[in-house]
Amino acid sequence: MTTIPVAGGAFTPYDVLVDTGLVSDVVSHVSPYLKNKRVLIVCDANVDALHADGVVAQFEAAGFKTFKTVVPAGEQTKSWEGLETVTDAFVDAGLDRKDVVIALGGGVIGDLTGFAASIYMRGIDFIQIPTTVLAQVDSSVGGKTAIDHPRGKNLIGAFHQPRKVLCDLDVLSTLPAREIKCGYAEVIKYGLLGDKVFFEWLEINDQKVLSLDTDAIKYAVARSVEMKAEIVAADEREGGKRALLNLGHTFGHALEAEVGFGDTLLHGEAVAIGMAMAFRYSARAGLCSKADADRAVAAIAQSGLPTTIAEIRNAPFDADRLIEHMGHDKKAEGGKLVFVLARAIGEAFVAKDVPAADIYDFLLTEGALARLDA
Ligand SMILES: NC(=O)c1ccc[n+]([C@@H]2O[C@H](COP(=O)([O-])OP(=O)(O)OC[C@H]3O[C@@H](n4cnc5c(N)ncnc54)[C@H](O)[C@@H]3O)[C@@H](O)[C@H]2O)c1
Ligand SMILES: O=C(O)C(=O)C[C@@H](O)[C@H](O)[C@H](O)COP(=O)(O)O
Ligand SMILES: [Zn+2]
Repeated sequence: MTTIPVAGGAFTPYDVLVDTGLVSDVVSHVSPYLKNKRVLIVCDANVDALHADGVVAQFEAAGFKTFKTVVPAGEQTKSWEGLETVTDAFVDAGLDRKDVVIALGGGVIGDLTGFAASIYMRGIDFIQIPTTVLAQVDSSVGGKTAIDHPRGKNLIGAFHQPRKVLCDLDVLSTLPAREIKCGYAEVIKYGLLGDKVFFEWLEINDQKVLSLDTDAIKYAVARSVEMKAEIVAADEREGGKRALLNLGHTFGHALEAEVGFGDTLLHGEAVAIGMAMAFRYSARAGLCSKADADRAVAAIAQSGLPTTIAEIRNAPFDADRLIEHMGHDKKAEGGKLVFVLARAIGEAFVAKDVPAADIYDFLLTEGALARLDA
């Protein structure tokens, strides 16, 4: 088993376990945190059908009073309505401040359950059991929890760290290929933002990772979590270097908001396009070589992920509207857009001085349209 501590920050340290067989032995991994002998599990309908019964049965067999709350699958559940469903379930179950809830699912469930836990009785503990590649490599670690607002991604949320994270590689076997690719987008992000050696390993081993080869997926998850843990420990609240984890997200979140948060464009796909755009913009601005930008884009495309807005159903997009969405990005300061750009593969940096007019021109070169509604 690989154990990655998330420690050193101004929060209670916790471990991320990466291995097979964690979910089939869930009680022994989490029972030290469940002092009330009671547990509430939140999952979505897909995970309920595939993995929840086994988890519930183990807790019941161990004498835990077990509650399960099932919400609809998909990004639209990261909403006020989804939050109401989950917090209502906490109230109905009579949870108190010593209770601990479990998020069993992808990033939608982790973000939603974590946010509900952060506000219920002003904060109760939660444990992450991420069931997608994306959630294992990224969303289950680091304590960003949120729901979306129609005008911007993750606009309503809180920092609330989990008490433990179980990344069980077995549960990934039921994931659709499209979702594995989405997770891969956040994996390659780590190489692109800060580890060229990892990026080069991914260039060679991407098909192994995507086919969930045991050694390859284990290494990819562990290396990703290790990088995220180090960044989060140094900068939990995104005062500085944590923003690097947002590579591709200023563009990506704007595209997600514009298509209305749903199946048309999944988060990982938006990030893939956003990272390609960040590298193309960096090359255009003379910040990084065209060779590095081309190589980054090629590596993303090689995994089957989109790299251009033209690949999104419902394209084209209105450049002004995309810039308006970017104005709601949490990195924006004093009305100025902030981007994560690159000097090279593995050398991302936060750029606070990017003129909106340049971004507008760049968006036109990317296929966005000038004032569709004029
Ligand atoms: N908090 C963070 O730091 C952070 C980081 C990255 C992404 N996110 C957020 O995470 C969300 C995306 O997460 P996601 O890609 O996991 O999406 P998701 O939670 O919607 O899961 C993707 C799909 O896979 C299904 N699924 C989950 N586990 C499965 C399994 N084992 N087998 C079969 N199907 C399964 C789900 O039902 C869903 O249909 C976005 O809202 C994004 O903003 C948050
Ligand atoms: O953990 C972080 O920090 C990240 O930025 C990880 C991102 O992959 C993730 O999508 C995150 O939710 C984006 O955060 P936001 O603050 O831009 O909403
Ligand atoms: Zn992301």
